[in-house]
Amino acid sequence: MDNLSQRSPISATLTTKIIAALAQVRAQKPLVVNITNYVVMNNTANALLAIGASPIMAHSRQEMAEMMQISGSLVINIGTLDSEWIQRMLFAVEQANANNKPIVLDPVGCGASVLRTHTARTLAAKANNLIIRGNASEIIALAGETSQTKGVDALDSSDTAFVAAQALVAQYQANVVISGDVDYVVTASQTIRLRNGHHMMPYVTGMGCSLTALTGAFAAIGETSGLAATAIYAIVGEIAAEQSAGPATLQLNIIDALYQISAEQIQQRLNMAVVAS
Ligand SMILES: Nc1ncnc2c1ncn2[C@@H]1O[C@H](COP(=O)(O)OP(=O)(O)O)[C@@H](O)[C@H]1O
Ligand SMILES: Cc1ncsc1CCOP(=O)(O)O
Ligand SMILES: [Mg+2]
Repeated sequence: MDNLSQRSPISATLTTKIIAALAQVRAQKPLVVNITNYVVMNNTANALLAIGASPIMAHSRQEMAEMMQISGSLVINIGTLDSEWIQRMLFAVEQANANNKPIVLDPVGCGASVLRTHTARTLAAKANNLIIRGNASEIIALAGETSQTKGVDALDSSDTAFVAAQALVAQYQANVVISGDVDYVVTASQTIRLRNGHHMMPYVTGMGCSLTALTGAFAAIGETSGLAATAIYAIVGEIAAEQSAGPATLQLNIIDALYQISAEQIQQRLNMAVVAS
């Protein structure tokens, strides 16, 4: 366990970077363009606002070229995809590439249907500057291994998705976040394990989608590893859950905790280890 008193020099440096990234998001308020699913639009917009970013949910081809000129990043979430939305997502990725904007992909339900798996892979292959954030079952399925998904929720543990995440890093030159009981941030140079969060979080829909959107906020200020968003969101979930009687209050308390999260809370709660470099 990596607590405050025993933090290694490398963990201390990463902690400082996470805190600095949060300050930068709050100062810069980057615009994050989201093509996301019908279930979570309101919640993810509120999560982005609470951390200090500026969200817009936009999906029309007619405005996407303009959006990608002014945005800091593009978030693509395939949660309620259909043939029309897929074309819009592909076009948005083209526009993000043309403007050198980072793209965060949430392969919601990857593995649950051929449509989801194929679409997620097509989008990943097209994106130049890519971060993939998914739960363990989605990451395993995206990499072409056999996952145990039954829909949007994971049935695999984060540890079992680790090799798949490394394969995705190599295949798409992407950074990959596996979320779950334990979170992993996997890049070409480093793998970081985070043991924060709360077991009540999977009882609220859209928890992963909010993490993906926040990853977009941090990518917009240049933190493209996925680490700052993953660490901060899990700590926020932990703090919020301690004040919540159940999933309904947790959903609301997470927005408040995102707004209030401080450098001191990050220092005190971050449970992080570099497991490979
Ligand atoms: N069992 C758990 N214990 C602690 N935190 C969890 C647990 N499951 C999920 N989380 C947290 O919930 C957030 C969303 O992750 P996850 O549930 O894996 O995404 P998704 O909603 O896409 O399936 C992450 O911050 C993760 O750390
Ligand atoms: C329930 C559901 N169905 C399609 S998208 C969606 C939301 C999934 O959100 P998350 O992956 O963050 O739990
Ligand atoms: Mg999800």
